[in-house]
Amino acid sequence: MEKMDINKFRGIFVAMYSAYDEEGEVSISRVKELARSYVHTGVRGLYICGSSGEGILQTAEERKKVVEAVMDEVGKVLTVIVHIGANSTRESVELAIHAEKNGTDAVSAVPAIYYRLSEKAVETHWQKMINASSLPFIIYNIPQTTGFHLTQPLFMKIAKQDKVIGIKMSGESVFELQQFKANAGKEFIVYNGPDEQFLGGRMMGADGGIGGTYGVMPELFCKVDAFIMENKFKEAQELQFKINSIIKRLLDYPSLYGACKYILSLRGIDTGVPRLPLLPVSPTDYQSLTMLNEEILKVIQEYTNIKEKEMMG
Ligand SMILES: CC(=O)N[C@H](C=O)[C@@H](O)[C@H](O)[C@H](O)CO
Ligand SMILES: CC(=O)C(=O)O
Repeated sequence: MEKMDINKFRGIFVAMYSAYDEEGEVSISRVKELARSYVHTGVRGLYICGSSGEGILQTAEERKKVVEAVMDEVGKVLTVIVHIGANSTRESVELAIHAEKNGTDAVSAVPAIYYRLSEKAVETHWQKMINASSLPFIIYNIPQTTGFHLTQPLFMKIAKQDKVIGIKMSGESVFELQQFKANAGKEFIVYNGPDEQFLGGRMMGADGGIGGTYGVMPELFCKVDAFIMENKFKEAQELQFKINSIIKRLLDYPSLYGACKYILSLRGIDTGVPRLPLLPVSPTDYQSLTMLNEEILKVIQEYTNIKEKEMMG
């Protein structure tokens, strides 16, 4: 297989949240509504069933339902990357096959969780998923939650395959991020993971970003990205700092996703609360989140206006 055209994988990808009904069951209509809400925000695509999507808190059947709903709703207009990481290789393989059947653009996975795994075990785990379908594969490296430190040698061994087109680097070292880029070459996509340092990651070689806070402010990350491409680094920095003061506050709540999902509900997009053990926000948080939402919308408004003004002249 030749290296494929990877342009549809560049840019900004919303790590989409879960969407449940009032009973906590995956809601097809809410998944669809949430996916659709990102279509006109400027993002390139969605990363579904990942950390933000609570994939590992859901059964394989539920994850498949999410994939089917997203593909049905936005599969033709957005690039859809499906996280298939699970505890067992067998389940991940099953999800890879399902993702391919449903026409998704790529699959991606963290190393298996819970067990302390050797490099050889993680390599085997990923390789089985890579072999399971003809879809492109994106490594998901997030050492702070999985406890697995991906070394450059193992990375290179996996990344040299044509099917492996990228890595989502959620570790915080931009030096390591840059090493992934340097070791894999130009035609390999490196995604910045930590939203707080999106600009830093991009400056050190990331081609795009996948993030858990993009879901409440996708326009802002698209705008930082646009500033970078126009060499407007001062503007990019100013906006990243505004984003960071928002993220800092989001991280103060019982769970990041609970806070983000509540903010979406204030905008008329109901996705329920996160699944336990991820905590929902409590009623005492509603007021401050209402204010935070208004501030986010104000910043989005401010930067969308800039865009309009630029277009007019
Ligand atoms: C550790 C973690 O979950 N990282 C996410 C993705 O890689 C980020 O998108 C964070 O959710 C975000 O940067 C907020 O800290
Ligand atoms: C947070 C993130 O990027 C994910 O959902 O995997």
